Amino acid sequence: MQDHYDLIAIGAGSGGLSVVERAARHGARCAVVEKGPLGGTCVNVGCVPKKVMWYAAETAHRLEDAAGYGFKLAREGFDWTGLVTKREAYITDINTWYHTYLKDSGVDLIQGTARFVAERTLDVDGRQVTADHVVIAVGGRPTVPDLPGAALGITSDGFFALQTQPRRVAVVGAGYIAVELAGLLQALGSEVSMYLRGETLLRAFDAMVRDTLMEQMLAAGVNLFPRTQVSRLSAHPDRVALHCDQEACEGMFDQVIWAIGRTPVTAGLGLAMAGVAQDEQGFIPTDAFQNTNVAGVYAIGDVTGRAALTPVAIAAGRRLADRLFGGQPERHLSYDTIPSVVFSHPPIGTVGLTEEEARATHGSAVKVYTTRFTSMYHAMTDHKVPTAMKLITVGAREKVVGIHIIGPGADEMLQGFAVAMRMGAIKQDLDDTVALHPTSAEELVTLR
Ligand SMILES: Cc1cc2nc3c(=O)[nH]c(=O)nc-3n(C[C@H](O)[C@H](O)[C@H](O)COP(=O)(O)OP(=O)(O)OC[C@H]3O[C@@H](n4cnc5c(N)ncnc54)[C@H](O)[C@@H]3O)c2cc1C
Ligand SMILES: NC(=O)c1ccc[n+]([C@@H]2O[C@H](COP(=O)([O-])OP(=O)(O)OC[C@H]3O[C@@H](n4cnc5c(N)ncnc54)[C@H](O)[C@@H]3O)[C@@H](O)[C@H]2O)c1
Repeated sequence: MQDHYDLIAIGAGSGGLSVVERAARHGARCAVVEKGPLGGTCVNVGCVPKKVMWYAAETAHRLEDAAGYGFKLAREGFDWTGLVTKREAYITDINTWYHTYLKDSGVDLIQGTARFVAERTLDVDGRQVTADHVVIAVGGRPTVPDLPGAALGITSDGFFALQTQPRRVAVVGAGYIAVELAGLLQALGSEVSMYLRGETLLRAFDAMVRDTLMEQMLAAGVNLFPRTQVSRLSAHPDRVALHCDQEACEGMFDQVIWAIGRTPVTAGLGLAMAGVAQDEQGFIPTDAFQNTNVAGVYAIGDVTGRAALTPVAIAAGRRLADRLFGGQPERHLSYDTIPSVVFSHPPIGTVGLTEEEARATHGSAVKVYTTRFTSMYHAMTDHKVPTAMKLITVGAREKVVGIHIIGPGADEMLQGFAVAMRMGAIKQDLDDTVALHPTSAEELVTLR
């Protein structure tokens, strides 16, 4: 292996892998440094294992619904340990695949922990490597609060390490991870309590989505404790006690999960040696082209503190490689209009402005279309799950600036609508599109 490269990425997660693969495809000599398994957060302790557990939870719902379709099935015998074993084998296969992928792409994998010793010089466990371009793609780790007994709790990383199903669980937080883990645990039969600092789940989402989700989580049996500040955890035999600012919300749990955000993994990276600036939370600010304040040093993905999503890290990495080696000097990722899905029960798909944001920016030019219905699937089932949709338009042409969906299938429904919105769709374009019947998605092209 050589010691000087055209480009080195630090971190073989979603961002790092995408930038080296694309740069290598453009003919650049690349290496990626990784201290853990290939694939980073998404593959190992994020999207992938989470989605497997979400599918298990959806299967549990299907088993409950089966009677409505004439099947006599008992919902019993869920084998958490067996599922976790299969899930981890699947992840190991992905890790192995990535090794082949790097090899086939002609990218060198340097296993170890990187730290800057100068601007574009890295030390990896005693070996020095240099590059014309260094991309920082080190991601984040779950935040643990500075509270007495906090170490008695686990994070999403600890959740994915659980070999047996916890019976009583407290989830602290109200964001993506809190909602997803609480929802799937409840669906799989655990008894879940959620501790929210504020009034609502998913604070940044459209109110229609937030309210419908809260209502559905309550209906599923999740105990919600809004406006609650957890003060400490204490150990009891085989249990953890959660204490908070009001006696009424205290409880004993098998597991307490901290889901209160993520912290960039920049400690020990030697950023000061390279002169790379960080903000007060440790994130690395970049300009629109992923440049840091140091020439030839870039940052992509979660470490930049913007839209912490796998496809965002991938898109930023690929565009950066196209810019540096693909002869496309203006290519960069626009962080506007990024769609996202929350794998709650039911799932959420959202893109663009919330109604609140649209009204704040565009005032009376905003026109909003909403619908709420129960999908045909639930006509046959005892357990009913609502679907709610909102389309937000602006101006006389009714340009679509926001789409929000919560309900079965929302996760798979949104992608195509996000393409339309990115292309500048107006309400008339949706109206002129022939519906697919009978589906839930057709409601979005028949809104009145
Ligand atoms: C529970 C959970 C569920 C999620 N679900 C989704 C989802 O459904 N959809 C979605 O789009 N996003 C999801 N995300 C977010 C997604 O995982 C991240 O946005 C994505 O992984 C960010 O990629 P990245 O390349 O910036 O960082 P990471 O994937 O975190 O990769 C960083 C890599 O850098 C390595 N590293 C760090 N420091 C060093 C060093 N000094 N030397 C060498 N290597 C180093 C780390 O080991 C890691 O492998 C989820 C996240 C979590 C935690
Ligand atoms: N489906 C997906 O695409 C998906 C899934 C999981 C994670 N992610 C990404 O990962 C990121 C991190 O997820 P996350 O859920 O950890 O963060 P988040 O920013 O979505 O939510 C953090 C939550 O913790 C709360 N909080 C913060 N400090 C707190 C405290 N001291 N006490 C109580 N509550 C506190 C916040 O109010 C917020 O509700 C997300 O922002 C998202 O970009 C995406």
